[in-house]
Amino acid sequence: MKAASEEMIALSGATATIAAGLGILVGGILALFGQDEVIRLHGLIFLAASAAAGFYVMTHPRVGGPDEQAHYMDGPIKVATIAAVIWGIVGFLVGDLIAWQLAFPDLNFDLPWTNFGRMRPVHTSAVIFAFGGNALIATSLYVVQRTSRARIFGYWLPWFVVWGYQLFIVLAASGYVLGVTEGREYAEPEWYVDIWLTIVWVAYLAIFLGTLWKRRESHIYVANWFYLAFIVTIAMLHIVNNLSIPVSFLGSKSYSLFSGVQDAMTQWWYGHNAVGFFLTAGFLGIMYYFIPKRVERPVYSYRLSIVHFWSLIFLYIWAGPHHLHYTALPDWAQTLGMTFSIILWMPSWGGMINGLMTLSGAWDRLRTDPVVRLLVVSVAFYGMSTFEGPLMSIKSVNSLSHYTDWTIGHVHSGALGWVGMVSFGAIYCLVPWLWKRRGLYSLRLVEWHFWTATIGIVLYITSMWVSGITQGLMWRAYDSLGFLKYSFVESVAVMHWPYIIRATGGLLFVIGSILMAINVWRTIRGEESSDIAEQPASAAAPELRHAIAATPAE
Ligand code: HEM
Ligand code: HEM
Ligand SMILES: [Cu+2]
Repeated sequence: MKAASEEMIALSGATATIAAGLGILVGGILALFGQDEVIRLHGLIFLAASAAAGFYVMTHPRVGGPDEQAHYMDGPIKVATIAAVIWGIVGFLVGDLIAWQLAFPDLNFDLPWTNFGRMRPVHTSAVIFAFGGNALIATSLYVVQRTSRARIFGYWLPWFVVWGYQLFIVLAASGYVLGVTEGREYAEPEWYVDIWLTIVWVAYLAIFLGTLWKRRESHIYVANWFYLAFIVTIAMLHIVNNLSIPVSFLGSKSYSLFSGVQDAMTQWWYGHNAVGFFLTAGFLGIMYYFIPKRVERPVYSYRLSIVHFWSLIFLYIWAGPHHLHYTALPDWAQTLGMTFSIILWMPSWGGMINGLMTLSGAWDRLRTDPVVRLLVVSVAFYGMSTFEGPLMSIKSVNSLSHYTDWTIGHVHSGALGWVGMVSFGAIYCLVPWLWKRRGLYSLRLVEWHFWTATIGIVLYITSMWVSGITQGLMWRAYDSLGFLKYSFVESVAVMHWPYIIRATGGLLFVIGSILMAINVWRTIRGEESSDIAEQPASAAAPELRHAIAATPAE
């Protein structure tokens, strides 16, 4: 048994070294022979990262040895958790920058690198993929180990997933700043960065499935189903949406395989399901583990969680056309998208009820534990945005809301309220567990984070409702002779104050996230304030407790 494991470690080290060598080769070729500056720079970054990885692997041959095998593998999870906190602040800051830019265009600084057009994808990728993605990688790898009672599959592979993903983020963001983009929303990176993400993602799928395969718990806890749906579907969406032909194998530019309305449909099949499976299914995995764990209650209804899962994944995949109402897309497809979106309201609210009702018998926690409050408010925002979404998918409503800030408000009630808050809650739970601390450095800081973030979100969403509906109404106002009543620029002028309010709300949200970073940092360093937040007993030793998975409510 021991010998076999030694062999596996040696094999894994050899494979990792060869992979790093290949990385150095590919990076070197791009750096030397690349046809444009950006791909040469990216080649250089790739080379440096591969060399660093190779060096580390060769100087640490004992990583993953038998003594480590007896424990869960938390190193890569720690890296992803810290990455989520850091990238979160970057992404929120850039979001707030572009928010101020919309109110004060001078803030574009008249430079190509800092203008709105380049900063916007930096924001969306940083918050969705860098902040959200790292939160999902960290929590999924934590949850799958604990609920399977198995160490993560692989020796170096989990490290590759986490660091390879950070490399993807650096390549993507630096590309946007330097003007390299495919122009596909939420999938802007060019072809070679897409290929890199595909490799990392397949490795992620492998370690997740491998861990489930090794599990010593016959039951697969529902959170893992949501994580698995997220990983598998994102792989499928990413590959199909990014099918493209590079102009040259040594240049950054490529063209999509699709064109016209097929291209639009592919993009929004991707974009919509990125919302459904990245921003929803994955974070539902967080909800189904961290809420029960934190309040020490079983999931309200295990049966409901199964219905929630299957209906959600079946319905989401069809709803993409609600992004293409009144376009060249055939009418029947638009109506199909609308219909599925409306039906989607039901499972979404089923899931919300399941999350909220898990607090039955523990409602007092809302008063005493701000981490629980973050988690519960996130579920409330999940309910709100999944009510608003079906409403906006109705064609007549969409004819008012589309192109306006109402959409932006909807996006951020989901993004700040649901994705942001549930991730904050999970990070506050994870940090003391991972670093084996008695509790969070300060509960009062969490309280402050909760209120700054909540007030920030409310300012953001309400200002966008006002400006969005105003825009929509101004654009469709006619005078008695049938002429448009307002010119476009008049509607822009009206947006000024809502934009200032939105950016102020964003600033509060940023401040909250900085408070979180301070709290996390001090917790990791082992500092304890007078109001240290002690973890519930079961959370302090989460290893072998399966009360949640093993005791469905019914
Ligand atoms: C401090 C917090 C944030 C601020 C101030 C902010 C601000 C902005 C602004 C100004 C835009 C551009 C709107 C436009 O083009 O009119 C935007 C777009 C977007 N943001 Fe944020 N954002 C924040 C946080 C987040 C978070 C946490 C997420 C996701 C988890 C997110 C996801 C998005 C998405 C998906 C878009 C594109 C929306 C669309 O195209 O319809 N944002 N954000
Ligand atoms: C039942 C659930 C939902 C439905 C039916 C739904 C429906 C919609 C509709 C109709 C639009 C406007 C399309 C347009 O006019 O262009 C939209 C936009 C959007 N929604 Fe949702 N939504 C739902 C939940 C969510 C959640 C929970 C989030 C975030 C976590 C979210 C994120 C977005 C984003 C990012 C966009 C903007 C896409 C873009 O134009 O760039 N949605 N959604
Ligand atoms: Cu959608």
